[in-house]
Amino acid sequence: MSWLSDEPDDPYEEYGDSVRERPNPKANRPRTKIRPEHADSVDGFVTAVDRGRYTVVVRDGQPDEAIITTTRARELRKQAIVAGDRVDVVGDTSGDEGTLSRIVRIQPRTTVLRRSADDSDEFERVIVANADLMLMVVAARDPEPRPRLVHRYLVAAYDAGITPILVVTKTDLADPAPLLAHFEGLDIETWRSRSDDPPAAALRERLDSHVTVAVGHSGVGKSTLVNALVPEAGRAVGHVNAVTGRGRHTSSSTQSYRLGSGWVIDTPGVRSFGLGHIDVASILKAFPDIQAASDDCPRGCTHLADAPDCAIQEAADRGELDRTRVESVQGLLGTLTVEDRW
Ligand SMILES: Nc1nc2c(ncn2[C@@H]2O[C@H](COP(=O)(O)OP(=O)(O)OP(=O)(O)O)[C@@H](O)[C@H]2O)c(=O)[nH]1
Ligand SMILES: [Zn+2]
Repeated sequence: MSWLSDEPDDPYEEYGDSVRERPNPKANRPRTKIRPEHADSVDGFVTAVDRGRYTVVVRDGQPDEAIITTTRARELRKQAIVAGDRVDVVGDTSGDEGTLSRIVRIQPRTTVLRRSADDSDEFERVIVANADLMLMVVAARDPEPRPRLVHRYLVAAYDAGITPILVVTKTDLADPAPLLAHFEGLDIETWRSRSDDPPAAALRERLDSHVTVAVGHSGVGKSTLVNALVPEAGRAVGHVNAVTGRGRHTSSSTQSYRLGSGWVIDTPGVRSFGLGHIDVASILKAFPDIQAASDDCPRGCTHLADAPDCAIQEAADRGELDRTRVESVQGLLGTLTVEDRW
């Protein structure tokens, strides 16, 4: 799990979100414990997490804006607080040295990007909250592109209701066309980038006012791209080993950077992106026409290319669904059943 250096400070933290989703037998009973009201709390945005300390921007954009380090209230100890969370903070939020403040509430999340440690792991970990865009960074070469890893990002994005954007970097080293061919039919917005001429201005405009989570395997040039987008980010740029083409893990913790009126949240290089918590239905949801066709599938149909009597496949055979698109979705679904190692 080296891709995420922010190990939870509480053994239950990483399970907090799955616990929340289990049926709660007490749900309809009145709460016995009254929580403090915290009427004096201020709204904040979590930019980084480090061993039980949360960096929070309060009064965002106002003259008395401050970046403060907070702890969390005891009652939140079983919940994961992640970059992108909007939180209520109490205490001295001036940001002056020696001041203390704590998070007393996590505001409802619009999206939750999750991963599990591997595909057989049902426990999931929240990576980022409230992102509405996912910047999937892949190198045209060096390291060699891994289309299946992109499929996994896509599955996680669709599951979370986050719009994926593909950025192919290092286009000075190789033609990105063969990589892009893997995603034909999925209607994914695609950008090309090279570090000597990155599409920084246009991409900044695209991401402005959004909360964007950037993901990518180590060494693909994600830090280089983030630095081009947000020059003050100062992300450490690593080296790709000439022999293996693998990057060293140089960016080791999740950080958020202001981009216009939005945020870019940079996660460390991904080694694994387990999807054990995702099911077929949540992927199909992202493809309404294909989902509609699946209504006629046999019960328990995997919708893979070799699935008997799959109605999706039959509709594609009749020309009612775009074949390339169906093949791409079959590829996505296949990532749920194939164990991959990176
Ligand atoms: N030729 C070329 N090299 C690039 C490009 N973008 C990044 N690089 C190089 O690729 C190497 C890795 O870049 P990083 O930006 O550190 O990659 P990263 O994805 O952030 O990697 P981690 O920090 O390990 O997660 C560095 O040596 C960069 O100079 C590009 O567009 N073209
Ligand atoms: Zn089917």
